[in-house]
Amino acid sequence: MPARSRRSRRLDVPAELAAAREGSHRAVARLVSVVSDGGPQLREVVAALADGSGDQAWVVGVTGSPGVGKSTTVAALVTALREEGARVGVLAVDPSSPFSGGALLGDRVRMGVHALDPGVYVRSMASRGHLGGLAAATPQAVRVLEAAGVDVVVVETVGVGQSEVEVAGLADTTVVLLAPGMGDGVQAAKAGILEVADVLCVNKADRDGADATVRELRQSVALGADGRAPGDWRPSVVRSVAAGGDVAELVDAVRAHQRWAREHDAVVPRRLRRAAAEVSAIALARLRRTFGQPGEGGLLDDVAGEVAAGRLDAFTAADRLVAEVEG
Ligand SMILES: Nc1nc2c(ncn2[C@@H]2O[C@H](COP(=O)(O)OP(=O)(O)OP(=O)(O)O)[C@@H](O)[C@H]2O)c(=O)[nH]1
Repeated sequence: MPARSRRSRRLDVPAELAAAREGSHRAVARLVSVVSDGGPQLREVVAALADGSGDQAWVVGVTGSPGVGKSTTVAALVTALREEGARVGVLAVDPSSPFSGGALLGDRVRMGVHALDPGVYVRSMASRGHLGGLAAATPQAVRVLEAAGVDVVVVETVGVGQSEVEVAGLADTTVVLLAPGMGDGVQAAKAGILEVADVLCVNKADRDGADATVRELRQSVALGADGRAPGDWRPSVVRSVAAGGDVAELVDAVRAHQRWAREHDAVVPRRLRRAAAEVSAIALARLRRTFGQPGEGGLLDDVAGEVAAGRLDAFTAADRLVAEVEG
């Protein structure tokens, strides 16, 4: 009963945003919940966040296979960034939700040493109800954190499936974590992570095989397996022992990439790409809703039935769908 009334409570959005700007963790939490879970006030919140101040925080995406040490690394990274005086936000993003616990992941991170630090905001997101999915919900949550004056947002995604790689790849600096013997260079290339990584970090470098993994990754990068053009940033390969708090090479690599991106006018194109992904995710989701998903008995099913029966060609069927939207 209390949970229910809490869910249905309408937010006073301008007041919440003002409180977030004052640094209220609870206001940040409530606004991130709206952009993550969707709901009737999503549009109002997103509109209020478009206040003309533009993107300000540096977004660091961290991804890697389960067990590679993401949570430990993110916690150590936050400690290092706090020592530099930065205000830090952490978004723990779980694309597999609603089936597994995005909240659990966030709670686990939240329990760390940063739980009581007013300069650290940690939220978990599942994008359960957001029309545009994670590609839209993540930049919107970043904007909430920016309103609270955060300088760096670390976006931690679970796993290295396609959607996680996509979300991580929308960051200003994308860090892919590997561990010795778990994700070698060939696997990394196969999973498409060499293409999105700005920094490849071999965590658990206290374990056997770390040197071999680093060597192999450096070879893959040198051989151009990452598909980048000359003049592009070459991913740096570093090591960390997150469990021992040693992420110095990783922090240096993130800062080096940030400097490079600023000096080479690489920031704006990336942010445009992020905004384009956000807008197109929302627009495409809306189109899909108009057509209906396969099996929902909507317009898509109608024309698909005609195509399957050989009475209509697929291009004409697509024309009908588009005409429906435009009309
Ligand atoms: N030896 C060693 N173990 C580490 C290191 N970093 C993390 N671990 C351990 O690896 C395990 C997994 O760490 P997590 O940080 O939970 O990894 P994760 O990638 O967030 O894991 P999932 O939540 O399963 O995706 C834990 O037992 C950590 O203590 C390290 O640098 N060296």
